Amino acid sequence: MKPTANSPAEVRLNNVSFSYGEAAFEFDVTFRPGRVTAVMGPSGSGKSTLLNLVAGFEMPASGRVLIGERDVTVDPPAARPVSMVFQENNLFAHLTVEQNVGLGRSPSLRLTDADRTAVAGALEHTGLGGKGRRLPRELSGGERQRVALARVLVRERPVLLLDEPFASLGPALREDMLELVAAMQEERGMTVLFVTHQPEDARRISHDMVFIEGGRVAATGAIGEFFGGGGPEAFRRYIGAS
Ligand SMILES: Nc1ncnc2c1ncn2[C@@H]1O[C@H](COP(=O)(O)OP(=O)(O)OP(=O)(O)O)[C@@H](O)[C@H]1O
Repeated sequence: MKPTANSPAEVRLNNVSFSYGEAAFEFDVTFRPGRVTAVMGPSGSGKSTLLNLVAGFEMPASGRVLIGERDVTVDPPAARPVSMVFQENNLFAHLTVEQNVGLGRSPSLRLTDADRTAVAGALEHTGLGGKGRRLPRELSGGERQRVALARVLVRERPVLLLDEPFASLGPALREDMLELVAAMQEERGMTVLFVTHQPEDARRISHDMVFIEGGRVAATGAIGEFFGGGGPEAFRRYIGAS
């Protein structure tokens, strides 16, 4: 599979402030290019909000969002060099697997021969060969997430946002999916922001950690520092280690 045309891109939230009514967020953080960063923190701390600000589903009240050299602060989601996979509802129920993946190339599904070849390749790559004509309801939960990852492959964007994508899968399946993400990331050099509540998942594929608490980044560092017993107190409390 050919590498993405995009080189690894840094993701930066520069003094970003945002609020949902009473809930206020202040993010000033850099995600290193071509690395997987686990984004962890208590429920309601702002992890999904951070991803939504990067994806463009929410706009900062002040501050800037930068991806690579580009200031994307006011760009709509479709114009950002980003793919996103959620816990569920990543697929259109009335479209086949092939069409769902094809949307990564063309929102109107006007696909060239090259696009169709890319879709077929991505389906093979994600273990979905032969299932292209099925509808999402004819797949298992794990297969549906594979379809979402196949779409990421054909989109070829340098940044991948994962918001608890495997939370509803069993441990063995989760392990398979993590392996797939790690392989994709290595192959494409994507910058991955990985929201998870599972310490072992974070540890399995992440290089760095951004720990969020109360709408702010409470700590950052290499993943080993967090799990080596020397992590910040708030993080140890969160994972129940102290
Ligand atoms: N669309 C919204 N409208 C109003 N408030 C919201 C909205 N989305 C999130 N919030 C609030 O913002 C805060 C942060 O939510 P967010 O989803 O970012 O947390 P999270 O860290 O991802 O949590 P979890 O681990 O439970 O998914 C919460 O208090 C939440 O209730």
